[in-house]
Amino acid sequence: MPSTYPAAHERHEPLPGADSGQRTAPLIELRAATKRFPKTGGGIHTAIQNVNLNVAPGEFVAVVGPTGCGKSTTLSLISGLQPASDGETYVRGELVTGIPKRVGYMFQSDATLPWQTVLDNVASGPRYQGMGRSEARDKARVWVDRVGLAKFEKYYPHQLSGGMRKRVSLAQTLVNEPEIMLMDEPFSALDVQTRQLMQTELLRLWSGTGAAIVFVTHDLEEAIALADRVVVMTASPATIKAEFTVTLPRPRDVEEVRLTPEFLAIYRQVWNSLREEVDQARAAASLAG
Ligand SMILES: Nc1ncnc2c1ncn2[C@@H]1O[C@H](COP(=O)(O)OP(=O)(O)OP(=O)(O)O)[C@@H](O)[C@H]1O
Repeated sequence: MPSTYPAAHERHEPLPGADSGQRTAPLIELRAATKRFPKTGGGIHTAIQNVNLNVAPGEFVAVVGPTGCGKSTTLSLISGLQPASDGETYVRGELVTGIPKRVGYMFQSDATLPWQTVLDNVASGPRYQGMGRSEARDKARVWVDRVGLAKFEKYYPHQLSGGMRKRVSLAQTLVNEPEIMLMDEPFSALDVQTRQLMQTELLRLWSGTGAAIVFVTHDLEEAIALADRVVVMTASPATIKAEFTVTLPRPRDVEEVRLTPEFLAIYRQVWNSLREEVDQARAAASLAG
């Protein structure tokens, strides 16, 4: 079935610069990006090597790969938090030399301030950008409402469930109207049901924004359910092994879509590619251990 079903299209070659398959100019572009770190005991560790990746405006790209291969490092180059050792990162066609404008982040851990209410946590981004308190709160209230927390705006983070705190994090990110959202396993600490709920919420909220998302996850089901394209990274040092376009229709119900034959067909294709890398990473880890 995977070889005949047209739901995913694979590209094995890394993208050399501009991607002819994309109609618009890339919003994000990694060109032959390599990142090396000094090892604690001496020597150099190459985390990612010769990574070529384009992300179009409004595109949802999921990045999967074996544990510790270099997924977060890839995000950190796009965010400008770290420079590439070789190669370049471009955002909106400009070389990234610091943190680019209109980039939002969401990580596994919450970024809420425990001493502030839900509303003030969400208002903190606009406040930081210089907006007056009242205007920032009005703007925050719109997003608190959109993420379904209108009745909880005066609550403090410790009074909320894990899923509700994730909603606050989403509102905190979206209130800044990002053009790019970098998400590093944002839902991995949640139980399965809450995670699926948050995936649905993310798709619903993202659909109106036009933002591009780069979403790192260990969870292949999550990657396929959410993304327009799934990028598979190799075992360390990571480079891009394959890319799969996910043609499942939108809007998607993430709980329902997983049960469809189309989903299963894509899953098999991507997993066939990923499995070799996971096996290789496991073998390397057992040798090292
Ligand atoms: N600042 C750093 N200094 C030294 N080594 C680092 C640094 N950041 C990452 N590394 C190393 O680079 C490699 C890739 O790390 P990275 O966090 O990007 O992988 P990952 O794929 O996101 O991991 P995981 O699957 O566990 O989330 C790892 O071996 C890690 O130890």
